[in-house]
Amino acid sequence: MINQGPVITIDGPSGAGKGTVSQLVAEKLGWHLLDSGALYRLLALAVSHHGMSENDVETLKVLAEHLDIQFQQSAEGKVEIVLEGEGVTQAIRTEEVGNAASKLAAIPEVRQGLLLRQRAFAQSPGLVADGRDMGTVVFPSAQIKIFLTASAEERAQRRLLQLQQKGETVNLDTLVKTIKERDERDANRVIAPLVPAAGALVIDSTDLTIEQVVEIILAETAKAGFV
Ligand SMILES: Nc1ncnc2c1ncn2[C@@H]1O[C@H](COP(=O)(O)OP(=O)(O)O)[C@@H](O)[C@H]1O
Ligand SMILES: Nc1ccn([C@@H]2O[C@H](COP(=O)(O)OP(=O)(O)O)[C@@H](O)[C@H]2O)c(=O)n1
Repeated sequence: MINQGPVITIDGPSGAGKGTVSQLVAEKLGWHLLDSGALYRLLALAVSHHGMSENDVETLKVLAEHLDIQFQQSAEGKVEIVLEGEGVTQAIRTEEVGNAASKLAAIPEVRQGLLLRQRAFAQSPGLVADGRDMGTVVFPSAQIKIFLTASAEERAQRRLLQLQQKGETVNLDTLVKTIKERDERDANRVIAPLVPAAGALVIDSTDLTIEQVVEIILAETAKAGFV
């Protein structure tokens, strides 16, 4: 890794606010953004499109390494995600795809297959990397490491609102259950389990606004001398 600039890692469980906060921090700093969860979601969608078996781990690894993905900047400044020529920005955001992604993410060969692709995002002037293992595995030498969390109930409530805004019908109890299941799977898997990286600043956002979380991270960045 040469000349890749500083990296801020933001790890944590589903619904903690990582995606929202990472995007805002990256915008404020003018840095690149890596939504690593999107890569796992894209892989899950491709596996489903191709009718592939989750047991064929070597083929999954090859697919992870070579998956045809593009993050295209639209005229309005939004990012359009294209998988094998098809726009899938919305399609990868369903709970179904998230759960399938979380299952694939427990397979070591899959994680290995995505590793170098993720590291390639670290480019000047800097990177904000959002995920589960950004500070522990993918960017262990990151200058600033954040572990963003919130209670399962608060995260389910946020997810409920988010899905309702997209017109999806969901039930809060089901969401709390699936969020807890996903937490359990992410935290207990053998490879790259979801744990705070050594030295990470833990932020519990249960009672914080999005703006407050962004301010805390920007203050850390300033303290580290990057702005
Ligand atoms: N601190 C917060 N307070 C209230 N809502 C939040 C907060 N952080 C994020 N949200 C909302 O919660 C939802 C889930 O956030 P998201 O960034 O997708 O989480 P993650 O990437 O960790 O899964 C979004 O609708 C977002 O606007
Ligand atoms: N760096 C990462 C990112 C995501 N993942 C997995 O991919 C799934 C989907 O990630 P995501 O960040 O889009 O999920 P949400 O937090 O938005 O629910 C997670 O449940 C994790 O199992 C991972 O294992 N490692």
